[in-house]
Amino acid sequence: MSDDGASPDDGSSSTDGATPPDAAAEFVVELRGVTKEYRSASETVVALDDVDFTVRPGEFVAVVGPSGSGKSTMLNVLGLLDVPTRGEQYLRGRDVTALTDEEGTDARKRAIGFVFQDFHLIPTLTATENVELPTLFDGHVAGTDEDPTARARDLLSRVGLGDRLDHDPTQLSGGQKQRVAIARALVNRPALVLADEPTGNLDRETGATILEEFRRICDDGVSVVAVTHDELVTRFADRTVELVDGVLREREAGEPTDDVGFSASTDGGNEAADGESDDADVMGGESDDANGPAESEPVAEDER
Ligand SMILES: Nc1ncnc2c1ncn2[C@@H]1O[C@H](COP(=O)(O)OP(=O)(O)OP(=O)(O)O)[C@@H](O)[C@H]1O
Repeated sequence: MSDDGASPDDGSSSTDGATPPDAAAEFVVELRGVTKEYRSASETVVALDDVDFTVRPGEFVAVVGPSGSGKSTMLNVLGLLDVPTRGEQYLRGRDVTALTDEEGTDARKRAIGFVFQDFHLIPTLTATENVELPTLFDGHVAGTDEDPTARARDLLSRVGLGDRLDHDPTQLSGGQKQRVAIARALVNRPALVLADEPTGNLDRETGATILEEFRRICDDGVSVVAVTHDELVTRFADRTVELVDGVLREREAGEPTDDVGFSASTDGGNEAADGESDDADVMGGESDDANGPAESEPVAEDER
């Protein structure tokens, strides 16, 4: 694992009284018997039902399931944006089940990055400024005294955008915007990247290049959990779990995929190849075909 890819710190040095994290924790995240209910006057919806879930360092896990099965709820719980009704939750060995809002925000900032379907870039900021955004409040990379601008530029170069540092998002293709979003997710050196339909607005080939980027992130020891309707994501993931009515189960290798709400294709974008080739070591490590999709279709040249 390179020094640059990940040096996760989830606030272990904080004196907030929470259980201290174990630096050698077996799991980046762990849900134990997590149930999430949404209660209103007329009904109670069980969005997550006694879910056990673990992710190891450097693992890429796809979460699939029909609409309304609890995928977004699970991502929100994993991202410390929502709290379980019952059960326990650990982040790098630290019990984060009952953090205060402030503690949760701090832990999230230090340990978790987010990637969204529609990129969530600020159109009036350059690519570099967008990547720096999560550091703005503190003025430095979380848990370090590292200069955010230097870190942002380095990350953008690593995802193949070294020649787009000062471009606005409007000057970037969909795939390039998602690369900026990935760089932004990594700026605070997270242990975990949570992705919500990361290929949802991209055509298949561009989506594949983004998934290759996730694989490189994982090669550097960062874990990725991607919620998706896109069957392609499961081909790049180390394993796939499936939610049905809030109940989670592991999908066996080779299991049919046509009953879990997959979209037929991800044809939303209109990416054009610009002829640049993929970097072999974008995230500071060697590209590792052994970790790539065992059965994926040929991936066209990167659209960058
Ligand atoms: N804030 C809320 N209040 C009440 N019910 C909610 C709330 N958020 C989600 N739900 C319900 O919880 C269940 C799970 O929703 P969730 O959004 O997690 O599913 P999903 O698998 O992400 O769906 P989709 O694929 O359509 O985005 C659904 O029945 C939904 O209606």
